[in-house]
Amino acid sequence: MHRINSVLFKFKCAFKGLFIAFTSDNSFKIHFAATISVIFSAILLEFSKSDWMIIILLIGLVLVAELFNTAIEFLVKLFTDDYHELAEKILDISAGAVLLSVIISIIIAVFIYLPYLL
Ligand SMILES: Nc1ncnc2c1ncn2[C@@H]1O[C@H](COP(=O)(O)OP(=O)(O)OP(=O)(O)O)[C@@H](O)[C@H]1O
Repeated sequence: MHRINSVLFKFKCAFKGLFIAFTSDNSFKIHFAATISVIFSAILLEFSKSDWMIIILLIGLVLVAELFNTAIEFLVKLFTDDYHELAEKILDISAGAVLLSVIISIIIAVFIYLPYLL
């Protein structure tokens, strides 16, 4: 029973983490809105099974990158609110990771969407 409770507690914490990211981070909200639009367009265009799988992987890639970025932003804020050269590097690299995931996703999405639109 204690074990089940501890597993349930961990799930609760993880879902709370998703909620915190959604409510406190504007970029996460933007990526979430983009995710909804992609899912709707995929339904409308009747994506094949393999295209759905790739799109879901790309959505996961961007959202997971954004979640880590949000966690790193909180971590930096925990240590300092003042300007710090290292904090800048950490935040810029973290933001760069999100940007890279978005660029990769857009490039692959273009290849997936084009045949449905032409
Ligand atoms: N303490 C700091 N020291 C140095 N530079 C900082 C610091 N805090 C923020 N920055 C700079 O400001 C940029 C934006 O950081 P910030 O954490 O405010 O992200 P944000 O644009 O608010 O992102 P989000 O919208 O995801 O919350 C960083 O990439 C970094 O260059």
